[in-house]
Amino acid sequence: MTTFTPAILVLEDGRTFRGRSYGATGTTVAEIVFNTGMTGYQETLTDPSYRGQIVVMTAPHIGNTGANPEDFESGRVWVDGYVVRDPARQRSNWRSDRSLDDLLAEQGVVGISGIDTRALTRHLRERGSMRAGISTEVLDPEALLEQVTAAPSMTGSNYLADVTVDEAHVVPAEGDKKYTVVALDLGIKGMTPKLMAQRGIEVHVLPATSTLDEVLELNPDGVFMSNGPGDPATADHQVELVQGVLERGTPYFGICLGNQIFGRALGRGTYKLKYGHRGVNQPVQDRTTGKVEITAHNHGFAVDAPLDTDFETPYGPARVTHVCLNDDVVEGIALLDRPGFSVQYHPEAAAGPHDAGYLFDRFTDLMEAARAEAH
Ligand SMILES: NC(=O)CC[C@H](N)C(=O)O
Repeated sequence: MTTFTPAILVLEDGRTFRGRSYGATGTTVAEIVFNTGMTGYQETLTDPSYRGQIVVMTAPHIGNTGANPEDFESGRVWVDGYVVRDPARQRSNWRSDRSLDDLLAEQGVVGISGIDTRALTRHLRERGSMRAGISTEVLDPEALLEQVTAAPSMTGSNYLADVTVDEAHVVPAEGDKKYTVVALDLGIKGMTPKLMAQRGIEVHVLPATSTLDEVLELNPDGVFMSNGPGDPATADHQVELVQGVLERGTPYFGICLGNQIFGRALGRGTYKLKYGHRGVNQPVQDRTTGKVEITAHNHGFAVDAPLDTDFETPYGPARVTHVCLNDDVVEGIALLDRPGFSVQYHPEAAAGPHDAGYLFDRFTDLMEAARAEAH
């Protein structure tokens, strides 16, 4: 007879769910958020932007294709906890070398299964993201709640030191090298430099604490800042770095945290969304073309900028270029007279639809134009 290890999930507001241990045993406390992707659980788990978060999967059946090293977006699983309804009892895929349960256990990720993820998600949608704990050892909800309320909140958190590379490295261009880009690793996903390399970009991935001098030393055609975990309001060093880049007129492209940092560099604030956007089917309109694209998201914060008018910045006028059609959240901004733009969502689409791949071409177009102007 199979026996199960009991586990509990306790939310900051006291709501408690009982289930079974999934992955590692132990206790974890972090912000709880939900992801609506029906596919791509491995890419989600290995996205460094999820550092500091317990992720609830709304898709009821998780783990069907097991785990394989090829679908990792970084070197490890980063989520601080994992909540699923009904884990696959059997894995089925020729690339799979482990079950998802084994992968999570190996990586020390505490999870819980057998949870009514629909009720849990509705609760989080109504009350907003909050702190939560999962435990297989503290099974008294009151005792776990004490640990949950003692934990730091997501607002004001900075995890960049945990996720960034220790040493710079280069991802070579595929085919002829056309451009050099410095990509600041704030928790970069593997697909991002790959999509740049496919466009003839040699990508120099640098640690998050790199200085403007270290960036400029490489004489880049463009500077990129990646997605990453934590509260963008704490990324002061990176904001100053972007300001230095913009002053010199070097083309800039940012994704997600890199968008929030760009917004701050332009003088705008950021704020926390009630429950964020996490999934692979969010409708975003590119206002420069009017086209609607279906996109991958993972963000809990957003840039505060006006939708209806251009706004002034120290680098000339700027505009909101992309908007989420579900809730009018700013999903992209661009300078009008200088080469700089960014998006809040994930055009690298790992996992997710490829509708937004054109943004990497917009980046090469900017670098091409800047080069033509210099000659
Ligand atoms: N994926 C990201 O870059 C997320 C940025 C930021 N941590 C947020 O939650 O909004």
